[in-house]
Amino acid sequence: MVDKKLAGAGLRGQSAGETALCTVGKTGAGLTYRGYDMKELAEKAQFEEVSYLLAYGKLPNQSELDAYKAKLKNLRALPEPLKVVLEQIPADAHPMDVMRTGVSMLGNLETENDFSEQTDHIDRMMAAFPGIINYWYNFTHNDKRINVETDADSIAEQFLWTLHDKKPDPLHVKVMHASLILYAEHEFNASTFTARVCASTLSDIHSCVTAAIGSLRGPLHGGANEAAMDMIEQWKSADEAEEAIMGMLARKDKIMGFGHAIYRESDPRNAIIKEWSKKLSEAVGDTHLYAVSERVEAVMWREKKLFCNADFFHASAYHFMGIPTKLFTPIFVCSRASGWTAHVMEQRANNRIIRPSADYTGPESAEWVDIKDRA
Ligand SMILES: CC(=O)SCCNC(=O)CCNC(=O)[C@H](O)C(C)(C)COP(=O)(O)OP(=O)(O)OC[C@H]1O[C@@H](n2cnc3c(N)ncnc32)[C@H](O)[C@@H]1OP(=O)(O)O
Ligand SMILES: O=C([O-])CC(=O)C(=O)O
Repeated sequence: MVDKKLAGAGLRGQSAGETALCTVGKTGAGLTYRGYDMKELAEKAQFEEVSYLLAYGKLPNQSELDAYKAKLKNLRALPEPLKVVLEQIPADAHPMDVMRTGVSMLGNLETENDFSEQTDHIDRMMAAFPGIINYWYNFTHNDKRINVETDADSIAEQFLWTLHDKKPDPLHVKVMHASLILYAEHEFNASTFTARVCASTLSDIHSCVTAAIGSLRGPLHGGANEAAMDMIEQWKSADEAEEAIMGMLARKDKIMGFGHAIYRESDPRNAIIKEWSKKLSEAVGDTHLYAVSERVEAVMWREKKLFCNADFFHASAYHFMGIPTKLFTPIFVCSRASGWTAHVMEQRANNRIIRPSADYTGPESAEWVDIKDRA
């Protein structure tokens, strides 16, 4: 096996373009969306204020917010052919594949024919995503064709309502708003960069989002929240968790939900979702999962100076809200689609096809050998 080169690999540390949407780990600023501190947004805003900010460039005033939410509410219905497709997808499919197919099918039915239509298609996707995943989930897991045209006031409430097919607990809705805000935007992360590369070929908005979903699915990116849950739910106490983590570190296993490509000492989103996880743990009378998570956090810092990223405490928080583990990463899609699509618009507004160069490492030249003479 070739020794893995870390320095410079993965385009780390290289600027790949400009953005006015987000700063990640900027000295003195931290994580900001269009200049607004993510912490303040997560504490004070509804997710729709943030998705509006990303899409339309400013925080909405009250009447703009009301109109935006009313528009999204009217865009929740799923076209019949999309429901037919969702019903064909097997119950054991990965929900991220369902999301990918869902948005791709939507693009066939409601094609973006001109970039002047982009914000309408973006609003439509933001409105439809919770219904897409939860229509499929309820059809295949609970034998139910749910009504996705609910009275939910927000995307946060719509996700929980369509999942459980009833009006959700207001505390859970509040946590979902914060969670969707935390996940909304993160500069040139892998899935956003994928969306921008696709956009740079002047492709359509559904293709950009479909491509981004494929990138987010991987366990090194969005898929880490599910992987973290699969890991922590095995342990019944903090001591058991510590022993297991020590073993995993000795075997050089990767611990999901830890580390980051840009942050070096902490991920500012962690403290916020951790606090919500604690509150939810108390609300549901959790006996060990929060304690297990806290111990894993402490051991990882003590042993490796690795910190929780946004995904780690999302695992327990979502679990406490009764969300099945396999739906964790699709929630990330419901949120990050706001960031992806804002980047697509930004790319389109000042486009040049993204096409970097590569350092060639293959043979200098190779001589043709007839097929009958090849080893
Ligand atoms: C919302 C998000 O997408 S946040 C990221 C979610 N992903 C995860 O939680 C997956 C686990 N974490 C990781 O795999 C990595 O930390 C990444 C992918 C997030 C960042 O990767 P890099 O930029 O290469 O990280 P970095 O340079 O800090 O680390 C290099 C080395 O540190 C060690 N390391 C980093 N993270 C971890 C971890 N979670 N567990 C164990 N070792 C780790 C490894 O030795 C790694 O080298 P390797 O990839 O060859 O095994
Ligand atoms: O920025 C990254 O590389 C990954 C991440 O945290 C995100 O996309 O939210």
